[in-house]
Amino acid sequence: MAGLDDVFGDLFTSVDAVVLFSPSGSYYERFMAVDELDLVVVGTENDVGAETFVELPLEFAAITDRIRFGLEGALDQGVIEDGDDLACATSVFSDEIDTVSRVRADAETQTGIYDLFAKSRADPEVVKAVLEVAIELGKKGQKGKPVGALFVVGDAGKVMNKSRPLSYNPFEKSHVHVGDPIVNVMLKEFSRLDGAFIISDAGKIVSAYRYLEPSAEGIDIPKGLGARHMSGAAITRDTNSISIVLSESDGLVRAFKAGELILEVDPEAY
Ligand SMILES: Nc1ncnc2c1ncn2[C@@H]1O[C@H](COP(=O)(O)OP(=O)(O)OP(=O)(O)O)[C@@H](O)[C@H]1O
Ligand SMILES: [Mn+2]
Repeated sequence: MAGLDDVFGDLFTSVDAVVLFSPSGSYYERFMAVDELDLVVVGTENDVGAETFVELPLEFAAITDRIRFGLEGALDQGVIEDGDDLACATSVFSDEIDTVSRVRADAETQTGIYDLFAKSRADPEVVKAVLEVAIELGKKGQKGKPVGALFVVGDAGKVMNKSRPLSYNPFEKSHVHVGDPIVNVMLKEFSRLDGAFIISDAGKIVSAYRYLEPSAEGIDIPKGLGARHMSGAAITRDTNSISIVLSESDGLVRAFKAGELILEVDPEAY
């Protein structure tokens, strides 16, 4: 009877590199013995001390997001090349690696998920912190009731010029940064309020209660989404900001950059 190698073999034969997603130390060790192998590790921490590592901002629940981020990051770092065939080893159903997918690196079909964090005006840590706050808000809501929120991150000066106050700005005299622990409590309170949060490149909350006034000409957003998403997408085309929008109506968190929807995550999956 043909061995499984003969059946599954073509999945792995002549791959240009192996990409391990959050491997355990023992799993990683196995690959040390394989000679002539290009190995890339992708994860939130490089706890195996891999030479070639792409840092994930968070362990994306959607495996496609994880693989896209890892390959776009590896292409950007030049550790793989456009057209490379890769064996991507991930954990889908358990904590251990249990799935291998053969994926071709294609520079043409960049989703922009890596660039959203690594190549936006705002620091990657700031983008990550805002995404985490939006996910947290999505999970917890406001005393259990679903809430919506709109965060505009980066290029704050220009964003402020393309928006107006809906009310006094509670952050006027404060120096609160989006990663500060106090933010988690405050934002829950503030998320009841209208308007957008404006966050600087370095993560300072410049303003709340802002009404964005970008031109929405030609902006395409998923059907069923309204003004919060339209303005959140449009502002990222009129300025060098990115936006992270938590929808009150469907509970999803979406990220926009250059007017395009780049990432969509379900807070329930985190
Ligand atoms: N231009 C804007 N600038 C800032 N905030 C806005 C803007 N337009 C709408 N919002 C905010 O979004 C809230 C929800 O508006 P709307 O329901 O039209 O948006 P949506 O895209 O459907 O969002 P959701 O999915 O959360 O319902 C408004 O109450 C307001 O706080
Ligand atoms: Mn709505």
